[in-house]
Amino acid sequence: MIVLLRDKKFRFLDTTLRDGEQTPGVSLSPADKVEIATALSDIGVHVIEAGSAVASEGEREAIRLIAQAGLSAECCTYVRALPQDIDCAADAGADSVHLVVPVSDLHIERKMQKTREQVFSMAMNAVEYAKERGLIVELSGEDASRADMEFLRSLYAAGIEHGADRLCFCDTVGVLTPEATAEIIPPLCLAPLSIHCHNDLGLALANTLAALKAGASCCHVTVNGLGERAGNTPLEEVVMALEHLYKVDTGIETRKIYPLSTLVSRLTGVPFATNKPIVGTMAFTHESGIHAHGLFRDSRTYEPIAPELVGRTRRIVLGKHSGSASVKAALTELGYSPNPRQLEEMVKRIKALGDEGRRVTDTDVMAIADAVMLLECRPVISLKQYTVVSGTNVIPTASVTMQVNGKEVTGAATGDGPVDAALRVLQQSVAVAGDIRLEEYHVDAVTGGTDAMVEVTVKLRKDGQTITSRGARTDIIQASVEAVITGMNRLLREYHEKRSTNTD
Ligand SMILES: CC(=O)SCCNC(=O)CCNC(=O)[C@H](O)C(C)(C)COP(=O)(O)OP(=O)(O)OC[C@H]1O[C@@H](n2cnc3c(N)ncnc32)[C@H](O)[C@@H]1OP(=O)(O)O
Ligand SMILES: CC(=O)C(=O)O
Repeated sequence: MIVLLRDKKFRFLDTTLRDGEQTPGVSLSPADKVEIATALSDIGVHVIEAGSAVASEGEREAIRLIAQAGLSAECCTYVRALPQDIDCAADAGADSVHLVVPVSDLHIERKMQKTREQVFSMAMNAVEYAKERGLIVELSGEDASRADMEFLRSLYAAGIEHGADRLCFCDTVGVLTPEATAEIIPPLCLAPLSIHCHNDLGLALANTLAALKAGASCCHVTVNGLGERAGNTPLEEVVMALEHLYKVDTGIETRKIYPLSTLVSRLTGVPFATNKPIVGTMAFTHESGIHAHGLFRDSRTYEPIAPELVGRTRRIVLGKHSGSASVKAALTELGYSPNPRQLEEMVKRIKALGDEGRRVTDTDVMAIADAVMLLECRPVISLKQYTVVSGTNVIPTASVTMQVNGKEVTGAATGDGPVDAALRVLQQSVAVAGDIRLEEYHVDAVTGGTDAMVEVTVKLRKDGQTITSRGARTDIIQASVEAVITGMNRLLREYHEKRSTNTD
């Protein structure tokens, strides 16, 4: 397979803005769509399926704006085999249409309540009309994997005669297997052929790769695998599989994958599973001591690809599976230099926290380190209380009382939301001790559900020094406050030894 794929050039049609947006509950504004389309074009996808022009005025506006945005990617829209859909696409200024024709008898007879001949004729009329309207035509068989392959081949052949530029094979309900794909695809490559897979049985990536091997030259993908039901083939997975396993130069700027993925997650409101390949929070996070130890020596031991290749960084977290190598690395990052016996004791205490079912945060590690090393930390800041008010018809407001350098400071601030207000009041209140800037703020839901444990990561800067700090709680405001106060104390703290640090 490596030999067969290596020298090929594949095209990517990204349908995040069409099939991805068909994810129940997802609705993107025209401005959101333009932002995502720009990022998709920047990363190097060849075609952007920007929506279904017939669906709504907002869709047409989005397609108009994307078509006029001067992007290098082609702007495509989904159309049915109907003149009104084609008019909407052409009037919105799309370059091309993904012209979809149901081809299985199930879809033709039960859904369309038509005959094969009627659908065939609708398809040919639609191809001709789309060409008359100046559009590039990708003629697509819907539910192709359950169709009569002779009928599908004759429809494709006639479509090309009527002017279709490209073809597409849709595994609409995700029932292909890689073996079936290998047999079905070669006779259908009568023109450049795209493969459009769904992930109902978790085979979208495997089937897409099998189709590319069998002769398809383009794959339909979505960012984070968004799409109807279980979604479509994820862009990030097929790109990295082609690049890393099959040594294909996809032309996609892989370092932009993670920023694109988080942009799409933020604008669609669909989080991805923490263990999702490539972009999930845990994809480059390690806790097990044996893994962390191996990674410190050579990251290839436990990572198939370097996180930087997809725009990410590696994280080592501490817990009951940690060993001394990872605890020592975390302590060094936090500014501690324990001797071997102190380190051993700290590993024991960290494991004990893990055994209690706790997530070990920076605050926990610092408290353990201070206790074991007999250091008395004079935290510059200690929180006495905070209150946050938020709701409808209320400007989110936070107030705080804390000790800063031994003096009580009380403050209040408003913000764009409760977290923003809380972080603003902390920054204002600590100003007497130093100018600390919040450079980055990131939230991960560590578990699912409304009672999810959230982990907040912040990057803070003071006088050219930057540190990263984390807080983990079920309450997002508490996790944010914890992360910021821990980080501020690390930037401002003064330690002095209670007794000798050498307990040997
Ligand atoms: C597998 C896929 O992802 S297919 C794409 C799915 N995308 C969408 O549905 C886009 C959003 N959809 C919409 O906004 C609306 O459904 C519209 C505007 C397209 C159509 O709305 P309505 O005219 O009210 O029709 P409705 O949605 O109830 O039914 C769909 C109609 O399209 C027909 N149709 C479905 N697919 C096709 C096709 N490829 N070519 C021609 N007609 C089709 C159906 O037979 C049905 O028409 P009928 O009632 O005359 O049999
Ligand atoms: C057209 C399409 O999205 C499908 O058949 O899955």
